[in-house]
Parts: sequence; C-alpha cells; structure tokens
Amino acid sequence: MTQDELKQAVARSAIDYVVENEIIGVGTGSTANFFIDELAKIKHKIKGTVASSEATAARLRGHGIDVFDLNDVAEIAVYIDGADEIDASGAMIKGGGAALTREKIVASVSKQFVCIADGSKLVEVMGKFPLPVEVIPMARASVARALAKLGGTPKLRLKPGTEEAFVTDNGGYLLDVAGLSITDPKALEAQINQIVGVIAVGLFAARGANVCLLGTAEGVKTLKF
Ligand SMILES: O=C(CO)[C@H](O)[C@H](O)COP(=O)(O)O
Repeated sequence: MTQDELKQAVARSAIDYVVENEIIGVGTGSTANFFIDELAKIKHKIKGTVASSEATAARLRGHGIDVFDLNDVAEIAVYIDGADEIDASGAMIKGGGAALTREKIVASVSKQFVCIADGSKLVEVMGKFPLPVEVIPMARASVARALAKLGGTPKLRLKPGTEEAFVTDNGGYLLDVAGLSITDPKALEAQINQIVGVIAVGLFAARGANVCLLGTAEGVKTLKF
C-alpha cells in the first residue's frame, strides 16, 4: 500500500469518532484533507466544524461544510488531525504543515484528540523530524539562539523556491529545529513555551492524543493513551 492509501484508510476509520450533532475540530495536512473528504459524505450528521488553518477552512467550505469561528463555539466534541511524529505516550510533533498554533488551540478545547497517521509516524524517540516553533518575526534570532542552547539547530522556514521567510496564517515565522532527541516531551514543551517570542511549539505533550489510528500494511491499528 502507498503512504497515501494508508492515510486514506485512517481517514475513513476516523469517521467512527465523529460525534453526531456536535462541532468537530479539523486539522491540517494531507491526512486531514483525506478526512475532510470523508467527512463531506456525512456532513448532514454534524453541527459544523472549527478549522485549524485557512487551507482547511477553504477545503471544508468547498465541500459545503459549515466552519465556525472558535470564539462562537463553547465546546468541541473531538479534534481529528495528523502528526509528523507520535510516540508511545501519545505525544506528537506537529507543524510540518505550518498550522501548529491553531492546531494547538483547537486541540486544547476539544474533549478528545484523535490522531490519524500512517505507520511511519510512530517512533520510539521523537526529534528526527525537525521540531517546528512559531515565533514573532522580530524575535526570530533571539529565539533561535535560545533553541540552540537547548541543543537544537534551528532553521528559518522559507517560502518554497525563495529566500523569503514563510509567513503563517497568524503572521508568525517558523523555526524548524533539527538535532533534538526528545526523551521528555512534556519538559521540553514547557521549556520552549518559556522562551520570550515563542508563539507556540509543535510539541503536543501536555495535551497529547487520546487515540491514534495508525495505518499499516496489516490494517488500521488503534492505540489508546
Ligand atoms: O501538523 C500538521 C500540520 O501543521 C500535520 O498534521 C502534519 O504535518 C502531518 O501532515 P500529513 O498528514 O500531510 O503527513
């Protein structure tokens, strides 16, 4: 099976976690996109959605699915999103798709976090995938120095094919931090959150996944945390 077929399989399985007549939080990325396409088939059964990025909102609306502003929503039943890495405790690295801050906000107000990922995303120790950190543009260099002190090698994310900084939906810059071996995700998340100028770190440990649907050649495996 191709990686896309594995992603499609978990996206289909995630439909079982959609709560009828409720608001659903929707993530960002290729796996989340497959989920949106599946959600469209049962859109009449949900109250609507909250999106974690402009791209996700556009895709949801393109399918005729209602997208609410988070400020108008008191509670989200379930948040469904992909990950760049996930460990055996349900902690994740996210933000490869640049939406980590809004993803973290939507996840924080959701009763359940269902992670959907192909099997390659499950790792023993996270850090091979460079950890994305969203920063206020004027603090780019100072935050990079602080991240280097933690043992990482931060690199400013650029707009593809240019020398210009990539700008997030929130007007932030992204530092992708290579070379970390994340043995204590909660401690590192707390440490990075303390750096002045950081908007959010793509380490989801304090609020990790409750369930991970993992696409493998043997079928979709369900991990519960
Ligand atoms: O965190 C994310 C976006 O900010 C994505 O969930 C993550 O990058 C995984 O993406 P994909 O489903 O395309 O592999």
